[in-house]
Amino acid sequence: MNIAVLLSGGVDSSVVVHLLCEQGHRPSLFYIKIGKDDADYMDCSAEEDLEMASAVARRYGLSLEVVDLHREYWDNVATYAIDKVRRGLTPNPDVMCNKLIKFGCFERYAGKDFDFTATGHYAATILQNGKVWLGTALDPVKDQTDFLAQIDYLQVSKLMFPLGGLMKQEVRDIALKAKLPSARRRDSQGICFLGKINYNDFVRRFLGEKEGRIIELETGKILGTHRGYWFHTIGQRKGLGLGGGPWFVVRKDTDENVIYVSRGYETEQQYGYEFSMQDFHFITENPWEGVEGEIPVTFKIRHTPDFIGGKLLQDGDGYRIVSEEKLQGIAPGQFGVVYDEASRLCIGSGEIKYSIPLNPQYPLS
Ligand SMILES: Nc1ncnc2c1ncn2[C@@H]1O[C@H](COP(=O)(O)OP(=O)(O)OP(=O)(O)O)[C@@H](O)[C@H]1O
Repeated sequence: MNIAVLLSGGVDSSVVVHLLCEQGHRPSLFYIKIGKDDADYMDCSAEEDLEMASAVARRYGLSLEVVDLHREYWDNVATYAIDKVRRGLTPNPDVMCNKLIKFGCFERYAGKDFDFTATGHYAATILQNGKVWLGTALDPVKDQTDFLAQIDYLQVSKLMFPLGGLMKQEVRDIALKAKLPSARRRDSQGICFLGKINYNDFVRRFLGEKEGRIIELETGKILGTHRGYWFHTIGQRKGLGLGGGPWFVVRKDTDENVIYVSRGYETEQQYGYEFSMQDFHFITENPWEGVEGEIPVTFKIRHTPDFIGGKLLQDGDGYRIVSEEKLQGIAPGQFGVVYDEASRLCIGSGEIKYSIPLNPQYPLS
C-alpha cells in the first residue's frame, strides 16, 4: 500500500510515521510550508517544525518532501477569513485549511499518486453500508472531527487517521518510548497556520482600526469604545476592557460599527436554543434522505469536547438545529457540526446563519 503522511514535526504526526513503519509500511513524508505573508507576525516555530520533520524522516530512512502551498493558503484560507471578519462573521480557518489546503491542494499536488494520505488528526474513518464515514476519536478532548467536517467523500475515503483509537497520553507515551525527536514538544493549539500568527495583528493589517461604541444591550448605555467590530466575536468575554463584568459580546452592528454587550453569566441575552445553517455539506451522504420531521442528533458549535443533544430540522433549502440545552455565544460564520445521536459519526456541517435569541430587542446584524 502506497501511503503519504502529512508530517508537521509535531508529536502526533511523528507517531503516525512510527506506527505505520511498525506495521511494515514505508510511507512518503510531506511537510507543507506556508511562509509568512510579508509581514512580521509569524513566529519562528515553523523553522523548528521543519527541522523536527527532517529528523523524523532521517530516523526512519524515509523521504521527506517540502510542499510549498504558501500562495494557495493566502489566496484561499486567509482571504476567506478576512472576508468573513469584514462581514462581521466569525470564520473558522482550520476547517477551510483542512478542506482546501491539507486535503485539497495537497491531494492535487501529490496525494493523487498515493492510495492513502495519513495524518495525526484525532478522528477515524468507519466503513458502514459499503461507504466510508468520518468517525469521532476515542479521546473526546482531542477529537478534531469538527475541523474536518467540510471534507468531501473523495477526501474521507482516502484518509487514514492512525491516532483515532488512542488517547493523547498514549500517543505521548509511544513517542517517548520510541525516543522520537518530537516526543517532548508541547502541543500545538490545534489551530491551523493562522494559529501561529497574532490574530489581531493579522486582522488589523487587512482591515485597519476604526473606533466604535460599546453599548449595553439591555439599557442602550454607552460603556466605552472599541477599535473595530472585526476584532470581536459573539460570545467573547475577554479583551473588552470594561470593568464590573463579566461582559459578553452579544450582538454586532456592522453598519454602525457598534458592539452590544450584556453583563453577567446568567444574562439571557447571550443564550439561544436554535440556529440555522446555510450550504449544509454532507461528508459521505445524507443518512436521513427521505426522513420527515425532526431528526435526533448531537452537534457542536465550537471546538469543545462536549457533544450537545438536539434535533435537526429541514428549513427551506437549509437546516436548523433545535438544542436540548441553552447555547452560549452562537456565532454566525462558525460551523454547526452535526453528528449521529451516538456521536460516533460526523455527518457534516453548515455555516451558522443567525441565531434566534430568547429575548430579541435589536435586529441581528
Ligand atoms: N505543516 C504541515 N505539514 C504537513 N502536515 C501538517 C502540517 N501541519 C499539520 N499537518 C497535519 O495535520 C495534522 C493535524 O494538525 P494540527 O495542526 O491539528 O496539529 P496536531 O494535532 O498538534 O498534530 P502534530 O502534533 O502532528 O503537529 C497533523 O498531525 C499533520 O498530520
